Amino acid sequence: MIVIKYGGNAMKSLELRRAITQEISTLRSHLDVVIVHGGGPVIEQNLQARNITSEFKRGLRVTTPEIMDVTEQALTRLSKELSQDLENAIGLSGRDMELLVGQTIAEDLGRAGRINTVNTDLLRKLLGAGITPVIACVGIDENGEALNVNADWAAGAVAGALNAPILYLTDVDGVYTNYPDPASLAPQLTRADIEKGIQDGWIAGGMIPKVEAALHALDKGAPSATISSGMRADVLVEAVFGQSGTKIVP
Ligand SMILES: Nc1ncnc2c1ncn2[C@@H]1O[C@H](COP(=O)(O)OP(=O)(O)O)[C@@H](O)[C@H]1O
Ligand SMILES: CC(=O)N[C@@H](CCC(=O)OP(=O)(O)O)C(=O)O
Repeated sequence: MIVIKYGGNAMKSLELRRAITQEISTLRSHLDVVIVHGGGPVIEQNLQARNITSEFKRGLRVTTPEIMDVTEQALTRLSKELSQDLENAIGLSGRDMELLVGQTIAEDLGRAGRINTVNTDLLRKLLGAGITPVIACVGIDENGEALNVNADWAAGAVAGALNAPILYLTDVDGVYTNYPDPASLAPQLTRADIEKGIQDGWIAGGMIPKVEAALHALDKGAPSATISSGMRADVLVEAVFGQSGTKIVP
């Protein structure tokens, strides 16, 4: 089994999205796949269409109730579109059978949340029936209210709960020790390497929350986490089998 985090940057064009979903379909003949997706650019478009501006704090979108509504609509629609592209798949969110239950993070972040429990029984039943779960990164809290969960963290929580490896698809080939020199792509990094990278500054920007989410997935039970390119459909299968990207191990 593998959990694939599919993010907004790797679905900017419909052509790329279709190429990636095609590769994921091929992969399913080899192993079970669970997809957890974000969609930052799609959320942004939907907010702009309603003249709503939003800001990020500590890498997370400050999520007012109005922004939560728009985000949930945009992401649940996207999960249905992705499942439509994939076939034999079903688009879900945290609302379905308490799939992703968590809590808000801090008062100043509004409905931005994190996940505490994952309904793994539901995921295993679907996989057992040959259906690929496609999960939007929308959780619920104990009162059943929606939470906007960073997709890297949501995917990490799902992989941890399933004890499955996770593949993060992003807009770079992996983690570079001398970004952006392609020759410095690290095939493998340990937790200690990552901590050093953040401290020394060669892991920066959007890569920090991603590697932190990867380490969190390992803490929660994922055996490994790989960060690889979602901009080239041809490397997806290679990354799953450890032949491209950066593999993060405990
Ligand atoms: N050491 C590094 N190796 C690779 N990318 C890095 C590194 N440090 C910072 N980055 C940045 O992290 C970005 C990936 O994070 P982000 O843009 O948040 O991804 P996504 O939107 O796919 O979740 C890269 O595009 C790059 O600009
Ligand atoms: C709380 C928070 O920041 N949630 C994210 C959820 C989407 C996401 O993470 O999408 P990508 O993977 O495409 O970045 C947001 O609102 O943008």
